[in-house]
Amino acid sequence: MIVEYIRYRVPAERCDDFEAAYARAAVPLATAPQCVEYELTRCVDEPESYILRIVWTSADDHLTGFRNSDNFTAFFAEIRPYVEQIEEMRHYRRTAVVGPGGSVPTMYDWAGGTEAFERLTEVFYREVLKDELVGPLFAHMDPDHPKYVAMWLSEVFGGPTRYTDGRGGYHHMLSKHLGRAITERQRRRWVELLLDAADEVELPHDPEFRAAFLGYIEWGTRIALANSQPDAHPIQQAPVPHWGWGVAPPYVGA
Ligand code: HEM
Repeated sequence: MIVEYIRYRVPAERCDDFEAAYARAAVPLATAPQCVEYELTRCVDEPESYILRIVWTSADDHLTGFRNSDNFTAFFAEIRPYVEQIEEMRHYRRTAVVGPGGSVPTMYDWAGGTEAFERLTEVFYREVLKDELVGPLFAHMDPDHPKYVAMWLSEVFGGPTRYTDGRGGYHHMLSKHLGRAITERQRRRWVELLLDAADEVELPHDPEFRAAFLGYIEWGTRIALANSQPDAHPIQQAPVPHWGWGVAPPYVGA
């Protein structure tokens, strides 16, 4: 991905028209497959200064794919009158310095931290062991297995990186699923029992938390099933995934 910044200085009497033109130009941008996202911002201190930020899938996609497309023709027709107003138009590469701020709690904190995930996995595996469909898979599990899975889930949802630091990370988790030949019925039962446990230990039940939580569980169990098949060739090394709120962050009131 590459980030393009275009800085404009627009005379005060043309600012309204400029913003209206960009609202129209945004329509072809929004449908361009080369465009990841875009944002036009206006300077508070100098209202004649604007910065347009466009994230492109790559510089080449922008310069060849987009520039030769009908979307560009429609986009440029709207903004052509303002080309003279451009002060800078360049591509910037992202650095490693990127991340969310603290305005939205992690799902880990929202759930209640390590203690909440430990309660969840304790109740969950208690029921798993009694279950005729999935129980046999766990017949020889380590008594600390629930704690390890709580460590994993805590890390996934933005908590401490204890599974990576002290339990072998992704590779170790993967090694435990290899060759288990998990069936779809077993996966489904695993999900059901986990959701029952989430209710029993009273994990937050707001729609935003539960939707994002289930999103990860669906994703993770489907990957576990695929990786457990005898003919699977999963990636051996990867970071522990991080899961966030997605499109619906928590409702924290007005
Ligand atoms: C989101 C989905 C899943 C997550 C996050 C997950 C997580 C884990 C983790 C972290 C371990 C290793 C624990 C350790 O450090 O020792 C593990 C082991 C295991 N998992 Fe999963 N798992 C998932 C889905 C499943 C499913 C769907 C099944 C089967 C229905 C399954 C069966 C097992 C088994 C049998 C082990 C080995 C237990 C033992 O040590 O005997 N997992 N899982």
